Amino acid sequence: MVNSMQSTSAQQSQLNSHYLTLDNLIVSFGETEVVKSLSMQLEQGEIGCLLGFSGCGKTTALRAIAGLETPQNGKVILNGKTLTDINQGSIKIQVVPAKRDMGMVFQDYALFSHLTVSENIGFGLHRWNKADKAARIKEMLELVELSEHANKRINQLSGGQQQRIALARALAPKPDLLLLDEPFSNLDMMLRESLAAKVRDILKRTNTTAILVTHDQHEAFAIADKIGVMHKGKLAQWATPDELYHEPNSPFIAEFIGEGAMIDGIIEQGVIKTALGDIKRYPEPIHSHYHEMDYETYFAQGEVCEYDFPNGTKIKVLIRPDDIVHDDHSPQMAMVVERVFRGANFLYRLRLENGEEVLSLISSHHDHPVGSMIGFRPLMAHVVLFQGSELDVTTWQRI
Ligand SMILES: Nc1ncnc2c1ncn2[C@@H]1O[C@H](COP(=O)(O)OP(=O)(O)OP(=O)(O)O)[C@@H](O)[C@H]1O
Repeated sequence: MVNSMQSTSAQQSQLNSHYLTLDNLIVSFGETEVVKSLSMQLEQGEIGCLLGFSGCGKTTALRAIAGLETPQNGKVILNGKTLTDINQGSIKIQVVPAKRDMGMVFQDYALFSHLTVSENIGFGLHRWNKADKAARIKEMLELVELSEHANKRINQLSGGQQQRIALARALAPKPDLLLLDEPFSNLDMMLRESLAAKVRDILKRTNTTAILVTHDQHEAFAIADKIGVMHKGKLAQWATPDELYHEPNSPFIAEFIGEGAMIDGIIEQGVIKTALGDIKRYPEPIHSHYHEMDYETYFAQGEVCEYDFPNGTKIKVLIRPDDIVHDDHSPQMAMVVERVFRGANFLYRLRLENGEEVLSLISSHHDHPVGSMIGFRPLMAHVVLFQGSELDVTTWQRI
């Protein structure tokens, strides 16, 4: 009895040790479970993102965090306060949305068109005294760089400016958590990327903890410290952008995030034999010294450890475009099959000797026509393997 009480309080203090914890959140509409056992944590000042195809349950998850949906199960703990505690339909705690100290920015901004910019920003500050309210509005206008528009009506502003006003209004009451639901989807592509970077900068400067929902991975990568890829209601992986790209935990994530190609390999004597040559496994680099060294120096050290697969295991290896480096002096050659202009770079599709194809990102100073042979070297800092025979059934093997 004592033991089980001890373990319960240990579990509770574990949940409380993060700034935001979602624990086993389940949201259903009728018989359909739309959010399935969602668990994740964020620390204060971190920006999280739920990323996924339309209909995967991201907005529903966000609404459950805001208290706008009542989950069937799970906990939401923010800044030491339990906001939701529901055990299989039995509600212990469900704090109403207005008492959650959260700000929200929606897709359509939901600004009040009959109010001025300043009045919109001050809308949530009704309990503040007049002087503090005016000072906070001024501060927010400066933060989003729209001070000169303070007295304008909302419809006199561009879409991007309206988006920043919506952000200023949500940040003004100093929320414990900011929720952003597809905040850039009404803007054109160019504006989206620059605004995403600006919003990240504003959130970081104000040490705001935030969760963004989007279907756009460029947006997710531009803003978030941690990204949760949702697939059919489940969190498929919760990781930093770098980990998602270089260490996807399933073929689904590998395909969903970024670009790449899978090539065949077979384990022999602890290394993977592929059409790119032998791929060796290097020890995890110690962060600081790894950054001081370029890839080549690091790989030239030659410390190799073996893959934990028996000889003969068939493997698929994920090759990213930045793993294949163009080098005119390399003896390894491939044929250019296709190339796409990306401004600073070309994305080349290269055919290897055995017919397999890989992608390579090459500076657009190098102009190699389709059909020509070019030299390259594989330089992989992270090798992602999926056991070949089981690839189609979403099993994978991490090194
Ligand atoms: N109030 C509701 N009643 C019944 N079903 C709902 C309700 N809200 C959402 N759903 C369903 O739940 C599923 C997930 O919806 P949700 O809006 O969370 O997905 P999403 O990933 O945010 O997609 P989108 O990007 O298109 O908004 C969808 O199949 C949707 O039709």
